[in-house]
Amino acid sequence: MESPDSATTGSQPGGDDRHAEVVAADGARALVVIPTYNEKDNLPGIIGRLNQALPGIHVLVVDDSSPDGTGELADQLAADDADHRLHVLHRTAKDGLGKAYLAGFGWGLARTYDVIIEMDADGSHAPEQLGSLLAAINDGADLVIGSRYVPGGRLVNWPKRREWLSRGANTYARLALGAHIHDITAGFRAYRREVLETISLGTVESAGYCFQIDLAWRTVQAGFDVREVPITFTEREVGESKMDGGVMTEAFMMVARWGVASRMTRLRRR
Ligand SMILES: Nc1nc2c(ncn2[C@@H]2O[C@H](COP(=O)(O)OP(=O)(O)O[C@H]3O[C@H](CO)[C@@H](O)[C@H](O)[C@@H]3O)[C@@H](O)[C@H]2O)c(=O)[nH]1
Repeated sequence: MESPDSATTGSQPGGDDRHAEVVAADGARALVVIPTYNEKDNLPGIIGRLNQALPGIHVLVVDDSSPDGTGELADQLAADDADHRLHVLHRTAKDGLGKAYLAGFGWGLARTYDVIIEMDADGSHAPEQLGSLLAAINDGADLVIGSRYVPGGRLVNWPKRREWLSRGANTYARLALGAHIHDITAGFRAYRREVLETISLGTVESAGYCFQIDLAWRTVQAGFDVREVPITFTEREVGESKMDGGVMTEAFMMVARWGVASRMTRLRRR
């Protein structure tokens, strides 16, 4: 089965049945996109937990030719999946988190999924908490962000240095853009299909983690309903983060650019 049952009537985002259930309780009609680079030791666990938590959900692993064999392992897991709900997209080289997600979104939008989800492979995002993101989608939200920085959100074992970097990046983005999102860099989120069809993915330039800010900002500017639900973010136990200096520089420069552009637009409108 390449895509979910298209006979099921999902809600039409923006339409009259806006509050009708989009995603079934078992996750059917939703696609989780998981970008991977050297996540061989994490992948089977995260797929198993997803299947346990949401037995109807589809998953797309987007692997950038990981040298540790993650891509081949994903192929094996997909071949073993009797329900054909696990899919794999191979890219030829490591090209950043943002580019991997764009490829995954393109794959999902070419099929009939109503909701497309972002999730890390390393266990930082708990599949068991995905239900609360999907509940907010069913409640009418267009983009739901699993947030570490709203009441109820938690960080477990994240190094203090990473926490302050992340909090600093969020404060900087909030001040520069004026977007009222507490965790705009978060990578655990659920998009209604209509959002991704609307926000001009073809013009996205951000390649690294700044991609998260970019897409949330585009979604806010397009007037969609963006909500945050608290999550517990747990530091990976296996493997390494791919965060580096280039990722931070890209985010700093791009957010400054978007902030100036948005202020200019507001001034011109006055
Ligand atoms: N295909 C592909 N996947 C990648 C690449 N870079 C990272 N990934 C994958 O993207 C996920 C997140 O990467 P990590 O390196 O584990 O992220 P982190 O440092 O823990 O960062 C977390 O915090 C960021 C800042 O808040 C978040 O933006 C990010 O999503 C994540 O939650 C992992 O599944 C990792 O394998 C890449 O170039 N290509």
